Amino acid sequence: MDLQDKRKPIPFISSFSFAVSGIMTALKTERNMRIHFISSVIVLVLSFYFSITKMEWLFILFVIGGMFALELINTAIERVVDLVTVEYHPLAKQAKDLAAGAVLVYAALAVAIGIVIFLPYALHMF
Ligand SMILES: Nc1ncnc2c1ncn2[C@@H]1O[C@H](COP(=O)(O)OP(=O)(O)OP(=O)(O)O)[C@@H](O)[C@H]1O
Repeated sequence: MDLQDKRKPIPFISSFSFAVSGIMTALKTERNMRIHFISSVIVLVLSFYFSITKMEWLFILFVIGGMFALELINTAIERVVDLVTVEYHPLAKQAKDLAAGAVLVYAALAVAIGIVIFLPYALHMF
């Protein structure tokens, strides 16, 4: 693709398929994405099982979507860093560790929200 081609607007359906292809690539190549996927299925099953409220659904969907989006960005940063250098570089380390830190912060938030929502339902069973 030359510079002239890059100036042409990409049809909506093509950019959509590029985005879906990115998600599929991450699911195939990233172990963490598969862990998020399995965790999300478990959380969705629990949400239906406990018949959580509309407000709780909003939090759950927001957390699941956010987790996937953040992991995709983390993966993109890892790819760009690997593209720039395969050699050890302190900035490459910082870039990857910072992106991983962002995922960790959001994952901790997701766990906290999961506990706040599901613990009362679980305790109610006993
Ligand atoms: N080029 C590099 N220079 C310096 N440190 C690096 C470099 N590449 C990776 N690292 C270090 O190794 C760690 C693991 O990098 P790697 O590319 O294997 O990511 P990863 O463990 O596969 O991440 P994830 O599990 O999220 O996919 C990074 O967080 C970083 O600390």
